[in-house]
This record gives sequence, structure tokens and C-alpha cells, in this order.
Amino acid sequence: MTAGPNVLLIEDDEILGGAMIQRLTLEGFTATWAKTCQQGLGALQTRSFDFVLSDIVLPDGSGESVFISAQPWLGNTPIVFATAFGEVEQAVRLVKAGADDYIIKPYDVDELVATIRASLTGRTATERWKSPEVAASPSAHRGDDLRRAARSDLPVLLVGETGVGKEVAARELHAQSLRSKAPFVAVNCGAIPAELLESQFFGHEKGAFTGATYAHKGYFEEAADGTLFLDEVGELDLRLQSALLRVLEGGDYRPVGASRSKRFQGRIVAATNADLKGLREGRLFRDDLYYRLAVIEIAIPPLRERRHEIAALAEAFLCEAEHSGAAKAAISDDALSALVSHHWPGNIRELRNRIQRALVFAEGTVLRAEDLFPEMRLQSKSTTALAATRRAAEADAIEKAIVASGGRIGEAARALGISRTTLWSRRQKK
Ligand SMILES: Nc1ncnc2c1ncn2[C@@H]1O[C@H](COP(=O)(O)OP(=O)(O)OP(=O)(O)O)[C@@H](O)[C@H]1O
Repeated sequence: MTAGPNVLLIEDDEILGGAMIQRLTLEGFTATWAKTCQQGLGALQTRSFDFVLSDIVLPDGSGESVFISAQPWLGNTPIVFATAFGEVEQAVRLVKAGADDYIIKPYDVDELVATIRASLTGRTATERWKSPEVAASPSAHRGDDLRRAARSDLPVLLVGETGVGKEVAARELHAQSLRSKAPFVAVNCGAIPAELLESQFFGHEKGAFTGATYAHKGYFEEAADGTLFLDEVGELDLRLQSALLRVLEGGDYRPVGASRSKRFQGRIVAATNADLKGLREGRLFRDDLYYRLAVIEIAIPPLRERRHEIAALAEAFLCEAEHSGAAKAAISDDALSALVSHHWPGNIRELRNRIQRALVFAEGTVLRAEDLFPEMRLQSKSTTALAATRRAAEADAIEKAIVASGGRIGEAARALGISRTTLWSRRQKK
């Protein structure tokens, strides 16, 4: 498993910090949590990070001191401070001293995730994701598992989220097996109406039921001595689960309306994106069938857990499109960074769709991040909202400082750590 971008969170609030770490991990980041200045500094001295988010008021000092002491280790790493409304002056000072940004608490987590992604965009991380040693490491393990499974002829259960490539893996298994010359029949178990299940799987004789004007070969017969791929096997209804179990145990099945049984000599490969354990516990999936199907179980990880494969897959989809007549196109560095840091709920299918759509709508031949993620344009609206909040907070801090200094602008500017001119210009922008 390859880790996503490294994020350091320096935050002493247990609830906020815990929630942030959980969310960042879910988003595919590798998140480290430091709860004090000292821990934060320690982390920065020993590891390199792609992004740092720090609270300002910490139990053993201020985020500002971490920022100053950590300069030699921070390098170009973006650092953003989270500040309470009343501490804006300090945050403004930090930004003036070189911090990348500040956000005001309570902040919107989605917005923060977008900020982190945006700051990772176009950075040298791109080179890291593109580097040959990263690109060469992909599914070596999975490839080995598939090769071994292909040689064995035992039933295989492929488990993974939607779009991770379970069907692609099943076809690969078949192609590498001794059955490669025989048929590969793929069945989506969730898409067959319950009343047709039996005749679709086992076939039927002519006249077996009203409307059966022809004899019909079922999937078992079509697959013959090849591979029958049962996709979404978790959606099979219980009655068919029993019938399938009988075929797996004895090899025989009987077409609807037939007087004699037929023998299935093929191999079953099944796939599921459902939580079969949960279904089994809820008695919606038979344990005995599960054990028959999952003699070899191969988990295919979601794309966000194998980000090192993204660049190569994206290239492959560009080539695929070119072969189908699309213009030759490339992916810009910022687009690649955006691809690498996306969460990919739809996995490889989503990546392929995004590239295909971008090729249709992009203006040039170099795909940009916003071509692949048109929703980023909407996000920039929320960035505008953030800027407005920030301006309001700054204005508030400035007004308070002016009141506190009895209207003496110079003194207010000094208290805020900014020049008179800056104070004036910020006041004008209000
Ligand atoms: N290794 C790969 N290389 C290129 N394309 C891939 C790869 N794996 C998957 N794809 C593409 O991603 C899409 C989804 O793949 P596939 O249908 O195999 O996923 P799945 O896990 O079976 O999805 P579902 O659970 O929704 O049926 C397909 O368009 C497929 O061509």
C-alpha cells in the first residue's frame, strides 16, 4: 500500500484533532497528529511533510514559535495556521513572515481539504508521483496473486470497491489460465430480475413455461469449460444461492423444463463490492456458498490506496482515447497533482471517465486540473467566501485596534504589527 501526501496537523483540541485526522486519512492523506509545539517540532525535524496545518495557541507555546524554530526543516513545505477569530492579528503577522495562509476557526473541513489539495497542486510532489521507481512498483503483489490463482483452477473471489477493476482482473485471470481458449462469460448478478434467474443461469427447454418458444442456453452452458464470472455476487437471491451451491458441490444442474441434468466443467470467479461478512451475519448470504466461492480471496485496493498507479493509468487512458480517434493530449503537472490527491470514490472507472470527459471539453491539448475536475471552479467560489470571511475578520481586528489605541492610527498599526499604509489599504478594502 502506498501512502498519500503527508500532512502534519499540530492541534491540541482532542475532538477537532481527532476528527481532522480521521477525515484526512479518509481523503487518502497520511496524517500525523502533534498535540504540542514540541511534538510538532519533533515531527518536522525527523520527517518531511507535504503540508502543515498548525493551531496558534498550543499548551506549551505558540504556533508562531514552531514556525520560527522549524524554518530549517520546513523548506518549501506550505504551512497554514488555524486561528480563532480573536487571534487574527497574530495570524496576519505569520502570513507576513512567510506562512502560506491562515484559516479561521471553526473552519469548514471540506474547505480545508480543498486548500490542502490546492497547495499540493503544481508542487514537486508531481515529480515524485511521476518517478520511475514509484510507477514501477504498482500491483506487483496483486499481479502475483492473480498469476498464482490463474494456475490453480480453484474458485476465486475478487473483493473491492466499485470500479477498482474486478472484472478486468477476472478477465486477466481467465486469459492467464489453461482455460483461456474457452469462453469467458460475465454475469451481473444484481441486474437479473428474480423471476428470470433460474432460466438465465441454467437455461430452459422449449415450452418449459409460457413464452419459452425456443430452448435457451443458460450461463453455465455458455461458459462450458471456460470461466463463469459472477459479478456482484452479494446480490444473488437466497434461492439462487442454494442452486449455485449445488452446482459448485456436484457440478450438475438442470435446465428449466429439462428431464436430464447437465454438467458444468468450467471455473467460477466471483466478485463483490458488498460487505459479504455483514451479509452473512444478516443471513442474506450463505456461509457455505461463501466458503465455496472464496477458496482464493483477492482484495483489490481502492485507487486512493495505490496512488502510484494513477499517472500510468492516466497515460494509458490518453493512449486509449487517441486510438479511438481523439487528438493526442497530455496532462499538465498541476492536473497530475490534482489526480494524485483526489479521493477517487469511483476508482479507476472514475479516472477513465474524467479523462474521457476532459478530452471532450478541454480547450487545448494539455489537460489542466479544472478540465479534469470541473467542480474545482465551484470550489473557487468557496475560496472567495473564505477571502470574504478573512477580510471581515481583518477589518474587525483593525477596528478593535483603532478603538483600543483611542483612534491613534500609528499606534493601532504598531499593535497589529503592520505599517500605517497597510492598515489604511486594508481599511479601504473593507
Ligand atoms: N488495470 C486497469 N487498466 C486499465 N483500465 C482499467 C484497469 N482496471 C480497471 N480499468 C477500467 O476501469 C473501469 C472499471 O473496471 P471494472 O469494471 O473491472 O471494475 P469493477 O471493480 O468490476 O467495477 P464494479 O464493481 O462496479 O463492477 C473499466 O472501464 C475498466 O476498463
